[in-house]
Amino acid sequence: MLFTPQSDFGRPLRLGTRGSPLALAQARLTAQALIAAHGWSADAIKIVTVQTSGDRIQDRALADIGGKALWTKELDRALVAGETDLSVHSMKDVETVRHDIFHIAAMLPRADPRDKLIGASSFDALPPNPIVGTSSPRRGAQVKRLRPDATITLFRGNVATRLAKLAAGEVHATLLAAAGLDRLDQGNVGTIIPVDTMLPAPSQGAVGIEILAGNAPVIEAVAAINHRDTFDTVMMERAVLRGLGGTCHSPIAALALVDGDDLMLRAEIISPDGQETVSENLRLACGDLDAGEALGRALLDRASPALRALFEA
Ligand SMILES: NCc1[nH]cc(CCC(=O)O)c1CC(=O)O
Repeated sequence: MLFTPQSDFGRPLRLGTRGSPLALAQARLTAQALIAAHGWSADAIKIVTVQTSGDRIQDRALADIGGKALWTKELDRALVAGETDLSVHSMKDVETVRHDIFHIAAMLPRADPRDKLIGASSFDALPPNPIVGTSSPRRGAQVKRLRPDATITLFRGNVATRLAKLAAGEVHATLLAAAGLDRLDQGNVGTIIPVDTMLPAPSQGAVGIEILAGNAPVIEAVAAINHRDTFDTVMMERAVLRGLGGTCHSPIAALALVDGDDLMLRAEIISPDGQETVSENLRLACGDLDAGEALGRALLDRASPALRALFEA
């Protein structure tokens, strides 16, 4: 062969991504994986950056301005308009119920799903009445459970912005996903929080690739890089979310781990003041998403009316 095929499509595949440094790092990982799996040349994939409303609006909590769709809407539009062939997302930011024209074709190997505490070596080491910056209802509730004296303050922006706000002394501490820090080569920042202390968000640390459901050739090409265990565990965590009918207002944590042929699934919902936690632990068969949804519903059944109300639209 005198040439390397550029891609199997006679043209570069256009990969849509948000433009944040983390999103771009994840897009590059995806492009590299596809190129390696298929022996394509380096220019077989063209990265197309799309600004999302989530990137544009920085002064309000995501939950208050339209939820997770704000991370995907513009990328979805580009896919539908045929301007891109695939979208790369942090699975944590992808709505639980997607329109069926979109197909999650693959996930990359999951990074560390845990959260990190930045600004203090532990929750105990924080000063009295600490101010903790986060706009995640889950993290806020979990912090209040550990430190009822804490004040939670709205904290948005990309990883670098948040670290800058912390450095400027706006808060005593903040929380970030270890995955994002690792993928930005900032794995030295912060202290890992064990999952027993802070169960992560469903899908945290996972990168997924979405394609139009009708686009079989691209779906097939992308399926080649799917990481099976990540796909199975993240789909199970998303099933819990479906069962709960949660939104980004809802403090929900869930983590599934592969255990032989089964999954070990853990999930909890927490009241915003941290005073009420309802949790479940379950071993279940890998593809049994109905059992995952049932676990979500079981959590709600055991919750107080006030906590349950956070899950009603
Ligand atoms: N909501 C923002 C977001 N979406 C995905 C990540 C991190 C990477 C991941 O969890 O996959 C982050 C930042 C954070 O929570 O620290």
